[in-house]
Amino acid sequence: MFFDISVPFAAATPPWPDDVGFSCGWTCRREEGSSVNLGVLHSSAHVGTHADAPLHVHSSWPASESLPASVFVGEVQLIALPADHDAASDITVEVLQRLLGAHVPTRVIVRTGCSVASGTFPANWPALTADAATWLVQHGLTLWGVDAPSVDRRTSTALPVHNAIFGGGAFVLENLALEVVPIGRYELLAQPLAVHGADAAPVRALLRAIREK
Ligand SMILES: N[C@@H](CC(=O)c1ccccc1NC=O)C(=O)O
Repeated sequence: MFFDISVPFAAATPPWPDDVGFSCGWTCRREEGSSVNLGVLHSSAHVGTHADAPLHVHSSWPASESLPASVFVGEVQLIALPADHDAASDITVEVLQRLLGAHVPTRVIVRTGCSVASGTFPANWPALTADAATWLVQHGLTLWGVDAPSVDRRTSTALPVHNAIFGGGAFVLENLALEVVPIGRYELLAQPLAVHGADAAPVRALLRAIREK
C-alpha cells in the first residue's frame, strides 16, 4: 500500500506569494486544426512538492540536475510535531530528540500541519534552528522533508537551514502532503525530475509501509 504524499504541480496549488504559479499553455489545439494538443509548462520550480537544489541559496552551488537519485529512495521516518507546537516555535535539538529518540535516521520527514496541501499558503510554520539542522547532518541525516513550503521560516532571507543542510551534503523535500499519513517508518519512493539548470525540481513522492518482521 502506498501513500501519495505529493502536492500536485498544478494551477490550483498556491505558489509562494509573488512567485510564479503553475500554468499550462497551448502551442496548438486539436479544435484549431492541429493533429495534437501540445502543452507548454510555465511555473516556478517551487510549486507543489519539490526538491530545492543547492543553487537555490548560492549561485556557485550545484543546480537541479545534480540532485542525487539515491537520496530520495529508501527508509524514512515520518514524525509529527505535537498538536500544541506553535507555528512560531522552533524545531530545536531537544524537540528532535523527543521525537526521534537517541538515533538520527538517514531520512526524516516532519509534519508541521502548516502546508499548501490545505489549499492555502500558510501564514507561518515551524522550522529547524540552524543548530538543529547542523546537528542532524552531523549525525548522518541525508534528507529532511517537510509539509511546509520551506525548511526555513517564511520571513527568513538568510535561509540558515537550507545553508546548513546543503553545506553538510544533505538535501530537502518541501510541500509534502502528510495530513492522512500515520507517523512511523516507511520506504520513500521519490524522485526529482531530471531538470537541468534550475534551482529546484518537481517531485512525485510516495511512502510505502515497511512490513516489520
Ligand atoms: N523568505 C524569502 C523568500 C523565500 O524564501 C522563497 C521565495 C520563493 C520561493 C521559495 C522561497 N524559499 C524557500 O525555499 C524572502 O522573504 O525573501
